[in-house]
Amino acid sequence: MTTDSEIPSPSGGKGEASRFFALVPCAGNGSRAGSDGPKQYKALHGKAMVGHTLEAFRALGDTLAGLWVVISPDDDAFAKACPDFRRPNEVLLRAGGATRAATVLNGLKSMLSGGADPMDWVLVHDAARCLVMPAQIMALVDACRDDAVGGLLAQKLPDTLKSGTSGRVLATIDRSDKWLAQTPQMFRVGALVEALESAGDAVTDESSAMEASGLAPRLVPGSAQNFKVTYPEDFALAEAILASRQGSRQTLEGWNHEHT
Ligand SMILES: Nc1ccn([C@@H]2O[C@H](COP(=O)(O)OP(=O)(O)OP(=O)(O)O)[C@@H](O)[C@H]2O)c(=O)n1
Ligand SMILES: C[C@](O)(CO)[C@H](O)COP(=O)(O)O
Repeated sequence: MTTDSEIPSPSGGKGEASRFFALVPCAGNGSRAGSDGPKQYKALHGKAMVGHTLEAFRALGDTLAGLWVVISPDDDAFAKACPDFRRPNEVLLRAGGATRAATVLNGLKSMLSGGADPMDWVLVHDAARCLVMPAQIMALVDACRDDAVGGLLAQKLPDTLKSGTSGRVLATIDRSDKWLAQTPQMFRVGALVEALESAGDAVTDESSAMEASGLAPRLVPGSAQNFKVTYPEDFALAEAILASRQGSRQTLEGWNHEHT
C-alpha cells in the first residue's frame, strides 16, 4: 500500500485550479429492491429518488463545474423523473454499462472527451444514495482537496461483527479497523480512469480500483443516514428521513441552520 506520505503531490496539472465534477451512475436495475422498474425512479416524499440525490449536489452551487448523470441507453424514465435536469453545467449521458464500474468508466471517458482535465476531481455518487447531505459532500471535498490520492465517505461499524457459514457464527471479528464504504468517492479523473481500466468490471466501488493500484484512499466519516437504498424495507426508512428534514437540508445554509 502506498500512503499519503509516500506519494508525491500531484504536479504538472492544474494544481489549485483543478475543478470538481460530480458523476452519478444511474443505470442499475435495483433487483434487490424488488420494485417495479429501477429503484432510482421510485417516488419518495414527492420526488424520484434520483431527484433528491441531484438536489444535494445542486446545493453546492458554483463549487461544481459539472454534474453528470449516466443512464442506460434504453432509459425512458429519467426525463420524466427529472424534467428540470438541463442547467448549463448538467450533462445526461446514455452510456450505462453492465456493471456499476462500467457505467462509471463510460461516464469518466466522456467527461475527459468533453473537456475535463485528468487532474480535475470527480465525486462519484450512487443515484440510489438519495439521503446524502450537501454538508457531507463538502466535508469530503474539504478533507480530500489537498490529498495526494483522494478518498470516500465511510462509516465506522456500529454493531458487533461476525463471520458465518451455513447460518452459524464462525467467529467474532475485530471491527476496530473496519468501515462501511459509502459515496461520494472523490478521485482525480485521470487516475480513476486508469485504475478502473486496469481493475476491470468486478470492483464494486472506485476506492477498490484505486486500492488495486496500490493507493490508500482517505476515509472521511459519513453518517448512517447516507445509506444506499438496496432492499424493499429501505424505501420506507428513506421516505421517513426525507419527511423529517422538511426540505431545508438541501441547501448548505438550511442544513447548517438545522444542525448548529
Ligand atoms: N450497471 C450499473 C449498476 C448500478 N449502477 C448504479 O450504481 C448505484 C449503486 O448500485 P446498486 O444500487 O448497488 O445496484 P443496482 O444495480 O441498482 O441494484 P441491484 O444490485 O440490487 O440490482 C445505483 O445508483 C445504480 O443505479 C449503474 O449505474 N450501472
Ligand atoms: C459503491 C457502493 O455504494 C459503496 O458501498 C457499493 O459498493 C455499490 O453497491 P453494490 O451493492 O456493491 O453493487
